Amino acid sequence: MNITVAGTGYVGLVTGVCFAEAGYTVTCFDTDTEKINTLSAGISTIYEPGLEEMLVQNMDAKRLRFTVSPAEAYSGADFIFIAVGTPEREDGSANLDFVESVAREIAEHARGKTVVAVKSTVPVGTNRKLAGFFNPRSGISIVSNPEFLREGSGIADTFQAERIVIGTDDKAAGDKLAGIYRRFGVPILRTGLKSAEMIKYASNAFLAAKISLVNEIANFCEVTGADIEEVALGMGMDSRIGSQFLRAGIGYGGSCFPKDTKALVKLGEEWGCDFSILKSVIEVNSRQKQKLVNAAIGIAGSFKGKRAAVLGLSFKPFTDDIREAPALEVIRQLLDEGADISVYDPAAMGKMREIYGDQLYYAETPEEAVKGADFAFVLTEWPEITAFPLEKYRLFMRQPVLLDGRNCYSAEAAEKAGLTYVSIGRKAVLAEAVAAATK
Ligand SMILES: NC(=O)c1ccc[n+]([C@@H]2O[C@H](COP(=O)([O-])OP(=O)(O)OC[C@H]3O[C@@H](n4cnc5c(N)ncnc54)[C@H](O)[C@@H]3O)[C@@H](O)[C@H]2O)c1
Ligand SMILES: O=c1ccn([C@@H]2O[C@H](COP(=O)(O)OP(=O)(O)O[C@H]3O[C@H](CO)[C@@H](O)[C@H](O)[C@H]3O)[C@@H](O)[C@H]2O)c(=O)[nH]1
Repeated sequence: MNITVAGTGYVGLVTGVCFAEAGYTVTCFDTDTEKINTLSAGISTIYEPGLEEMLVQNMDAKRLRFTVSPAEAYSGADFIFIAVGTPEREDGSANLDFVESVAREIAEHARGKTVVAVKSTVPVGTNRKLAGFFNPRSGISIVSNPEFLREGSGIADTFQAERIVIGTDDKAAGDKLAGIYRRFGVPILRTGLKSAEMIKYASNAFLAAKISLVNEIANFCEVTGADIEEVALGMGMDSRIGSQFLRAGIGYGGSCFPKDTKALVKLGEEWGCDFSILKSVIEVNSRQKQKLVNAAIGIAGSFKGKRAAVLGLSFKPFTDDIREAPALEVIRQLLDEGADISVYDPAAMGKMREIYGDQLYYAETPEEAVKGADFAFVLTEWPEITAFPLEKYRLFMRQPVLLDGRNCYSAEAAEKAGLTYVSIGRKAVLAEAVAAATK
C-alpha cells in the first residue's frame, strides 16, 4: 500500500510520519527543495513534540522517504493526501492555487486506481471542482478528508483522533480510505462531499466563537468585578457547554482560526448568506489582541525610552508557528510606540527573527528578556514561561509591570510579589487602564 502526501508543512509532515508509523510505505512530496533536503537528512522542519524521533525511526525502517519529484511521488501511489496550504487572500477568501496545482500534477502523473484525499481546508464545492481536473476514465477518485489536528499535539491528535471525516460521492473510494484508517482504531464518520468540507469550517468557526464569547465575558467581568477564571470554571461544569476552549486571553491566533473564520464569512457573501455572528467573533478577537498594549499605554502614558519584554512568541505553546500570533500584533504596536523590545520563546525565535531581524533583542532566557524592562508581556503559556517566578520580575525589571495575556499567574500572588499586574477578565485595573488609554 503506497501512500503519498503532498505538502510537508504542519499537517502534511505529521500525517506522513504517522502513516509510516502505522506501518504504511509513505512518500512525502514538497516543491520546497530546501525543506525536502532537510527532511531527507532526518531533521524535522517544524517543532512538533515527538515528531523528529518518529521521523528518523521510520526513515531508518525504510517506510518513509521525501522527494521533490512529482513523477516519483504520484505515479505509484494508491492514496494521495493533499495537505498543501490554503492561505488567506487579501479579500479574506481561501487561496486554492496550491491545491489546484497539486491536482493538475496528479492528473499528469498518477497511474492506475488512485484515491485522492483532500486534507487541506477548502471551501464547500472545491472538491467537486477538483474532481473536474481528472479524466473520468483515469481511475482517480476524490474524497474530502479534512484534518482536525492541533499544532503542538499533532501526533496524539492523529492517533487518538475524536473523528476521521470521510466525505465522498464515490462509496468505493470512501471504503478504501476508511480501510487505511482502520489501523488507527478511531471513529470514522462517512458523509457527502460538501458536508465534510463544511464540518471543517463549522468546527473552527464554533471554536473561535467560543473563545471570542469567553473573551467578551472576560472584558465584562473586568468592569463588574467578577473573575473570569471562576466564571469559566462554573460554565465549564455544565456538560452542554464543556470546559474546553473557555480560556480567556489575548485572543486566538494560528494558521487556522483567523483565516478560516474570514474565509467562511467571504464564502457566505458569495452565496448570499450573512455570517453576522462570525463577523463579531473576528472583530472581538482583533480588539482583544490590542488590549494589553492599550492597558500599558494607560499605565505608562508613552513607551518612548521604555523597554518592553515579550515572553512567548508562538501562537500557542509547543509549536514554533507564529502565523497570526498575538505576539506579532503586540510587537507591531510596541514598535509603533517607540519601545525597545526584548523577546523570548523556547521554539519560535528563529521565525520571529526572519520577520523583525535586528529590530528586536532575542534573549536566551526569560530572565535575560525581562532584565531592565519596564513592562513584561506574557503572550504564550509555555511551561518555561509560566514557571518563571513572579519574584524575578520584581527583581530584574526596572518597573515591574506585568501584563499577562494568558492568565498564567494568580492575581493575588502577583500583587503580593509587588508587581503591577494586569491580566484578562480578573482585575478592574485593566478596564481602567484601557479607558485611560483610549480617552
Ligand atoms: N496547521 C494546522 O494545524 C492545520 C490543521 C488542520 C488543517 N490545516 C489545513 O491544512 C492545510 C495545510 O496547512 P499547513 O499548516 O500544514 O500548511 P503549511 O504552510 O505549513 O505547509 C504547506 C506545504 O505545502 C507545500 N506546497 C505548496 N505547493 C505545493 C505543491 N504544488 N506540491 C507539494 N507541496 C506544495 C509548501 O511548500 C509547504 O511546505 C491548510 O489548508 C490548513 O488550513 C492546518
Ligand atoms: O480556550 C482557549 C483555547 C485556545 N485559545 C487560542 O486559540 C488558538 C488556537 O488554539 P488551538 O485550537 O489549540 O490550536 P490550532 O493548532 O490552531 O488548532 C485549531 O485549528 C486547527 C486547524 O484548522 C484545527 O485542526 C484544530 O482542530 C483547531 O483546534 C491559540 O492561539 C490559542 O491560544 C484560546 O485563546 N483559548
